[in-house]
Amino acid sequence: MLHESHAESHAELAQWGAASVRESFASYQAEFKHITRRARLRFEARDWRGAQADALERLELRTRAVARAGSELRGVLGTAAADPVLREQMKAEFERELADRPDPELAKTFFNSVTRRLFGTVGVNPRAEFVSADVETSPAAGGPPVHTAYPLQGSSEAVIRAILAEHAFTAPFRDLGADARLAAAELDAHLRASDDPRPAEALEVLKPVFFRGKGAYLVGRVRRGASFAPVVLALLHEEGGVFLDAVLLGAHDASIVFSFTRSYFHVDAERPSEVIAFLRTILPQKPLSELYIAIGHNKHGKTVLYRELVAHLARTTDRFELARGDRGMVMIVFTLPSLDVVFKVIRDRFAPPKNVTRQEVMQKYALVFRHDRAGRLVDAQEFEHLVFDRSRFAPELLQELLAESGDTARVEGDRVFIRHLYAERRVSPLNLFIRERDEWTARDALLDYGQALRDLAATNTFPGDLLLKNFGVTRTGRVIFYDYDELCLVTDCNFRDLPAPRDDDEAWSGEPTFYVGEDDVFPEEFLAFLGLPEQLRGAFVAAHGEILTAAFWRRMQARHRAGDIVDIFPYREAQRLRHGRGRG
Ligand SMILES: Nc1ncnc2c1ncn2[C@@H]1O[C@H](COP(=O)(O)OP(=O)(O)OP(=O)(O)O)[C@@H](O)[C@H]1O
Repeated sequence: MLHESHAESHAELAQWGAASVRESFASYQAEFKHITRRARLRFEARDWRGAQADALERLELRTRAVARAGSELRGVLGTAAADPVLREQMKAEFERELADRPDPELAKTFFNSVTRRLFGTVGVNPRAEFVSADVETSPAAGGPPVHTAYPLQGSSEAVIRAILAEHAFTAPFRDLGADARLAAAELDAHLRASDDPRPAEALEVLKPVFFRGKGAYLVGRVRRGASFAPVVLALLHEEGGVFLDAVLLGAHDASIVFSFTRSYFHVDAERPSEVIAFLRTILPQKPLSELYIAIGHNKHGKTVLYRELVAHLARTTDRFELARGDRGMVMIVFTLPSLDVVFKVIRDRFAPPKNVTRQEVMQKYALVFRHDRAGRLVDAQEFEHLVFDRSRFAPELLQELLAESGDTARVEGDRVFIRHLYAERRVSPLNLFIRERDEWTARDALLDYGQALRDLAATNTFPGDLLLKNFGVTRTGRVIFYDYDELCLVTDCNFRDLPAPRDDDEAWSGEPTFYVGEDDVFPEEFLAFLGLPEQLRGAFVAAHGEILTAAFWRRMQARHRAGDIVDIFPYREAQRLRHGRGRG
């Protein structure tokens, strides 16, 4: 009897607990949407500072919401939180009431975040939290479609004009007719050049607009039978009105728009899973995790990444091993050869000259998370309490993990527990890339490395350590940065000219005879220190010589201090419809 009433009270507690998390999630989602919706107003008002503040506010929302939800749930459950049966009941209760939500997959991830923290879950407990089998892969049906189809019968110009008009803003278009004409010319040329003999039947465009920084993007596809190709219309708003800046066609260009090195879009979507399903048709090579992350559901994206990893491990047999390239002094970096993700575990101790602490390293990763990544900084997902099979680790990697990161990694029986790691996309380390590729490919990469430094400077980021080993080359051939422990704001550095040698100086001994402060940076020394291959040095200096002067960096500081917001767009100058005519 006693036993039964215990079960009953548990059932009731489970209901209350589930209801508490459900309400917390609903209010989190409402806030998320509220901020997301403001992106349109910011674009219309050209309020870029406001847009930046919104992006930050939205990024910070989650941690607070999960903490609040956790303390409320703790209040509801009290000491019963320790009971595993209650946890299982609560999961079932939570799931039961999800049917009427347009975003059940996000709700389940939220539930996991809150309960994992509260229960201190290590590894995964499928009875008390949602796992991949609980998550539907196709969006819930019902409601009007998330995109509009425009048949490509008459002229493409009329179609593009209709698309732009239908997505109009409260701010006027500067010259909608000219935009449509220029865009149609690009589209028609692209369609004519296609190998596909079937006629293009329609342009299908997502109803929600994708906002990021100073840009607004209409995301669509050309439909030919059952096959799709991406079409992205990039809009800007400058003085004089809104205009179409570029039409991005094909998988390569669209992929750069959705890159894992960009900040997250603000997309007002009722059912995120429908937007994701659409994106998958035009970016089939992008993992589902990255797509969720790209539209700002980064915690759900991270959960999906974990599931992708588990599924991948289940169908492969290769082992985790040290990543190619120079060893990090701060991180142990490992990868699975068959999966293009790297995992970074912080070492227990850093050899000199590194004088940062573990906490400072983590703060740098947190800074990158909040900062504009400008298409040049890899997005990293932070994981806690992972468990893997010991047999999947190469012995030398496991040995190094235990010897050098024993505070984070431990072995129990046939399992490896990792308390904390960052996961990020694997790219080709630039030092290896330049050494291994032909001279022209290497030269292009080196020039893009210079451009990466400029893009980072324009967005107030100084990488700290400019060595090529800290940069990588993506699938689309772009150079990006991944080593954050010395990264800082341009405005926090002191860029100095090298003092002219004094007459009484002894012959240069390698040590400066003038005072060097902790934040001092001498750009004139970069070249000597970078060790660029001899045959490429001239090309680099010709294209990017100004980066090697303190004056360049001080100019950047002045712009940032004046409040200039620079947006690095995900396409080249030559791709702009009116390129060569300057912006605005
Ligand atoms: N995203 C990535 N893709 C491929 N390889 C990577 C990636 N991130 C890191 N690596 C490899 O791991 C090495 C160490 O990584 P990272 O530079 O992040 O560590 P670190 O300990 O901070 O390095 P440092 O000692 O320069 O501060 C890199 O030089 C590179 O070879």
